[in-house]
Amino acid sequence: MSVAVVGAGAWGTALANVAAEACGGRTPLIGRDPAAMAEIAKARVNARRLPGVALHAGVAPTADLDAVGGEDVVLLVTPMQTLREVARDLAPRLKPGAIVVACAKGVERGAHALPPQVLAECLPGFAHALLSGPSFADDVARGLPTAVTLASSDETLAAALAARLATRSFRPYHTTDMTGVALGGAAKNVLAIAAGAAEGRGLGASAVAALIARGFAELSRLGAALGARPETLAGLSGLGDLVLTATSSKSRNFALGQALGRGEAPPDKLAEGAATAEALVALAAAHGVEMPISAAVAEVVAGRVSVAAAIEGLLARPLKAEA
Ligand SMILES: NC(=O)C1=CN([C@@H]2O[C@H](COP(=O)(O)OP(=O)(O)OC[C@H]3O[C@@H](n4cnc5c(N)ncnc54)[C@H](O)[C@@H]3O)[C@@H](O)[C@H]2O)C=CC1
Ligand SMILES: O=C(CO)COP(=O)(O)O
Repeated sequence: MSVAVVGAGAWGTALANVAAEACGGRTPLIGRDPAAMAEIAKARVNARRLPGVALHAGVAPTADLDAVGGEDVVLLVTPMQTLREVARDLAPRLKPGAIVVACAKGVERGAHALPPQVLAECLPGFAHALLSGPSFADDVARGLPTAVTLASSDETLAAALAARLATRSFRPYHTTDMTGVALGGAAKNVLAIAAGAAEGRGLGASAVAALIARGFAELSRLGAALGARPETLAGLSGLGDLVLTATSSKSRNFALGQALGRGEAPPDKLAEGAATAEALVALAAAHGVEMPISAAVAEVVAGRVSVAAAIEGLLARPLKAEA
């Protein structure tokens, strides 16, 4: 199974290293900017996105999207809001029978679509999978132990992909629950912004724990409405990634929340939860599900409500049974 990676950010670069190690062959790492990709090819390091980590000898940086043409598996690792455009660009270039694995975490603005829906709409006729779970690019690239979830509606394919991409330190579990995996990855980024804001505002570790637990409750309600399995949501790509992202300032989403909580300027880094919050709440509303923490994040990120007012609003909600 040969692998190409589209998207030469932190996660794409880390996954290209994993694929090159796991599969042993040449792994094209495809970015948009020819000058940046030439620089990465020359330096054998992605100094801007994943500094300090040498590229595996099998990784071949390029800006030529046609490089996907000969590969069996293509990992799509660009931000969620670009997934549709990138998938469309890929469609005529993929080889027949290619397997496309979405690695972005989020809900698409406008369509309120999760990654499996975008793949289904843009790449019919190809096999689809998702890769998600608690995994900082930097940890994976440094060979620290990591476990993720690989989802495909075709269980044989999910198991085969998981086995093919595994290394001694990168451990993919497999499932057929694509909706659960996609939802967990999308929602945890939004909830991590809330946790970061509480931390940044000095509300204490108890408040962060409450946000994680109540955030998981609202994620589970939406999961039930969408037909996700509870065990997926309680697994690596749901609770596992929520715990990682909502407790570490290494997370860009948590760091954005911290900055908002402290009243500082947001860091100039991708924080998928900021783009996803409103779309997630709209997706939930379309299924009759209320997500108060995510809705508060959407309001704060859009600048419509202050962090203080959002917290006050959450604390003023009526007391109710825990569910
Ligand atoms: N960094 C991490 O630790 C992890 C990230 N992810 C997910 O992976 C996705 C990508 O994240 P990162 O690589 O960390 O972000 P990043 O900000 O490091 O890199 C994003 C890359 O996408 C490229 N890009 C942007 N728009 C594009 C377009 N239209 N076409 C092609 N390329 C485009 C950018 O040039 C950049 O190289 C996100 O959805 C993120 O949630 C998932 C797990 C871990
Ligand atoms: O998804 C991630 C870890 O699993 C990375 O989180 P951030 O995008 O918040 O840095």
